[in-house]
Amino acid sequence: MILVIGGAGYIGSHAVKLLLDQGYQVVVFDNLSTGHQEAVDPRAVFVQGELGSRTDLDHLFSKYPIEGVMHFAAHIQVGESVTDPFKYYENNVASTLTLLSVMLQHGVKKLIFSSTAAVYGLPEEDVIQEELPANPINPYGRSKWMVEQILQDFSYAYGLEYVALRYFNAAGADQSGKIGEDHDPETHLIPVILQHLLGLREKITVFGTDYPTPDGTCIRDYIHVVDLVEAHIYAMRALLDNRVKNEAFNLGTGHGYSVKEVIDMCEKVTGKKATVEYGARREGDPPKLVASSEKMHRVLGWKPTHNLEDIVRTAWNWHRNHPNGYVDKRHHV
Ligand SMILES: O=c1ccn([C@@H]2O[C@H](COP(=O)(O)OP(=O)(O)O[C@H]3O[C@H](CO)[C@H](O)[C@H](O)[C@H]3O)[C@@H](O)[C@H]2O)c(=O)[nH]1
Repeated sequence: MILVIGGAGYIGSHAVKLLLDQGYQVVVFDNLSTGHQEAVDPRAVFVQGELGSRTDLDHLFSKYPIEGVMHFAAHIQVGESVTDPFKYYENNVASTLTLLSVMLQHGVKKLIFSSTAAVYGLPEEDVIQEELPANPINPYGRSKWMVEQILQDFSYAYGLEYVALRYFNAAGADQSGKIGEDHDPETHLIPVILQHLLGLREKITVFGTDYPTPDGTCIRDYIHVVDLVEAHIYAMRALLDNRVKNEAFNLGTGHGYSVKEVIDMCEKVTGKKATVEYGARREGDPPKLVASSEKMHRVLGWKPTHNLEDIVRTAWNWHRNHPNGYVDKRHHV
């Protein structure tokens, strides 16, 4: 059985569905602080509890025959991490320590950890490889890098076997249209554009037009959430078969798109015209973040199969049917 921590969240809920589709048994553990119970596939066992609670975790690991853990639960807002770092270190680092301790106590040693491109800070490289030294520039990125270092130390000292997956920009939705992105507040580019095109926001603001990129706006590597969670399953299978351990991999596509190009794609897919305001830079945004996913391909055989158009198409399918996210049960078409 696979334990998915944070399985009611955006990426976790997609992982749960794919694991179940591929025949794994799944138990989801989530405190529903930002996740949604409706996002959890009914075929999974759902346990509500706190990651920082040794009692909750002890109960979970005693009750279910857990072979491997996927850990998606984290706070993810860079700006908030700067103003409230305690929240980030407490949840992303301290609670993860409790998890590791309880896992080891129960003899569970296989972990897939959700890390981030934010561990690289402000890289100048055109395409980022895993060997690039980590240099996070905010508490969010530091919290993820701290955990990666803890994992290295725990693998050496206690035999923990982990894979850390450094996500670039996860986007899109499952093609069923039943699960998708629903953050409060929503700050991510693609959902923000689509909410505007649905009439839920007056306009969109492009953060910065004077970056050293061809059109002056930031370039990111958008990876379809289904490709992303598929990579987790490749990694978990390899961990369980003892083909890999104690490695970090980038998860991206190797292709970058500027903010303007993403807006163009959203207009093309939806057939609607956006009202765009060109604003100031957002603090801490690197001009360009594009992953080399060559290592993930070479070591585990994974390759993304969806492009930006697929990402926007599936995200649009989700948003127009759930304009207010999971709270909206009206199902517009
Ligand atoms: O309204 C908006 C929203 C975003 N952007 C731009 O669009 C790009 C993508 O922004 P997102 O907020 O969607 O994504 P980020 O690259 O900033 O964030 C990603 O990396 C972060 C760490 O660096 C966190 O991990 C975060 O959850 C993850 O989506 C950036 O250049 C941003 O400046 C805009 O111009 N306008």
